[in-house]
Amino acid sequence: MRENPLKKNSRFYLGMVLNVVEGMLSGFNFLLLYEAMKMLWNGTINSPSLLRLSLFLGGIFILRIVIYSIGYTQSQIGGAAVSNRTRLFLGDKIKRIPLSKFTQGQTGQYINIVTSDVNNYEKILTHTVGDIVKHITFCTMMVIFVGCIWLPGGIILACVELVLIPFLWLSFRVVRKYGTEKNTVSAETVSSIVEYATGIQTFRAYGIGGTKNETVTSTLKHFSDVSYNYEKHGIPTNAIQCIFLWIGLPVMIWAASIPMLSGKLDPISYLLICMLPMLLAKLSDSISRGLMSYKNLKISKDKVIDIIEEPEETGSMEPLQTATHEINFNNVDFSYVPGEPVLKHATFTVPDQKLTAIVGDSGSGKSTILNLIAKYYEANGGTISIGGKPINHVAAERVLEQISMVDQDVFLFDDTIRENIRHARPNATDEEIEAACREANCDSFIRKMEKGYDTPTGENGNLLSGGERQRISIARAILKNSPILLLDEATASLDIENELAVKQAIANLLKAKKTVVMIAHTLSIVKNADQILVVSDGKIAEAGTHDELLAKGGKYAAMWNAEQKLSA
Ligand SMILES: Nc1ncnc2c1ncn2[C@@H]1O[C@H](COP(=O)(O)OP(=O)(O)OP(=O)(O)O)[C@@H](O)[C@H]1O
Repeated sequence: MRENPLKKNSRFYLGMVLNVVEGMLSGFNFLLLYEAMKMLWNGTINSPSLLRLSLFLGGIFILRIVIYSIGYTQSQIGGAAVSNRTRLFLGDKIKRIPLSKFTQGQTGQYINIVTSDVNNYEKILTHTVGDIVKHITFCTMMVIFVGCIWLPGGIILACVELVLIPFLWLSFRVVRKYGTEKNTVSAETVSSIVEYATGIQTFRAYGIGGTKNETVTSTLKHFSDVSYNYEKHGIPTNAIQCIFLWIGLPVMIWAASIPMLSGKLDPISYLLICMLPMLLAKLSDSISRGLMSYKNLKISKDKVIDIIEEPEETGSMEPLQTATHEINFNNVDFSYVPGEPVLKHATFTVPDQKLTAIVGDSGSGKSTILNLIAKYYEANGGTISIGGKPINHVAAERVLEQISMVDQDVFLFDDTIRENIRHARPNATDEEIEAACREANCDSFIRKMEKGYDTPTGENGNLLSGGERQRISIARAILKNSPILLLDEATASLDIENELAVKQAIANLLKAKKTVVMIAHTLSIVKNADQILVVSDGKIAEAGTHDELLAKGGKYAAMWNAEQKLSA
């Protein structure tokens, strides 16, 4: 079992101990002030005693500065180390969360947790807890101090402090209800903004930039409403609590006047005792705010814990080594949404080192088949095997090592073209990268760019055209040189020049002997495939070669005839 990344370290605890000491030293200041006032009142004040007191005060001041500096530094370093470890842990954990989670609208939540929630947890460790501990120590010192001078005064102050408890309970209820909602809406707002920012080009292209912007604006408005609601519900409790805390002052003035007037309490003690409820009210308010803020930030901590405890991908990390790379689907069932089956008892074999093309209506389940081979999703039933080995017990990472994927969504990092291609094989030399690019028909356009292979691609490759991005993804596949190739032939959206260049690149990619599964959107490209699978409504309706399927006169033949008519 791995160590809990949220576990606090010794620096944090040392910081807390020093906060307690600093709180106590703040209390000593009052003791010395009290002594000075008493000497003044008794007429026993003189230079040596004043000097002694000043030295004491100076000494305590210096000690406080030293302790504060060490305590502050220790809790900052300790807290930052915990959040740093937590971030690394989450980075590693996200690698092991099933890939399907990232397509279920949870991306915003993950971003929020890894960035702002971890930051909030860091704030708890570096600031909130330390301040609360220091203020509680100081308050306790004051109560004890007053209690030592006049016991009923100490009891009054302690009672005023106890009044905090029911108010805190009420405030915590508000935080639990509205604070949790605020945190959830905040994650949704991040998702909405991420979606808007990443899809802005598409939104504008389809003239829905304004509508989408309204969606973002209304999400932001919802967030501000929830925030306002949260504050609104917290204010009454906070206001009444403040009144109760300040009630200590008149109560003390009146109660302490009785022993003072009867001569049992000297006027100096009376003055100091009457001043302290004001200080205590301010401190108690800070403690209450600190605890509220702690409770608030703890929502973030709970979210971090949720990710830490999220089920991980199961499956062996042993490399998937098989003699052949034949892919077998045996009675495979799959649905993205429970109760809405996408694949129904799909059974077929993709022969080793042969080209299998998948054709079928839009939405029939073609891409889903590729997603299941790549283990982006787990099948709900049946068995998928590679080289005779069922992959349901193999980690997705190990399966993906055997696969190159060229699909419609080409993801490029905000890095140079060279480094983007190198991701396919980190130890590839520059020559190997350039050779792959020549095969993928992208060498010439890359060389025409100002910085050649060192040209940045921009965020998600937005400095390149769709066809250029596709050819770069083909270059990656060529460089990776894995035994299985999953290909989504999507050239229909490209201009003629790019379409020809991508088709030529695909032809080069297919020259190598690999097990290829290719989704084809136009049938002319699959004529020479070793096998064609016709998918219809989540099932394999037909399988065979082009000639066999034409002879059969079924769905494929109908699709072929329709395409021929269109191109005539
Ligand atoms: N992430 C998802 N969540 C929910 N449903 C999905 C998801 N991805 C696809 N689907 C649904 O699953 C069905 C099959 O989708 P799939 O993408 O496999 O079809 P396809 O045959 O590849 O379509 P196309 O040729 O249009 O790309 C469709 O009804 C689609 O709406």
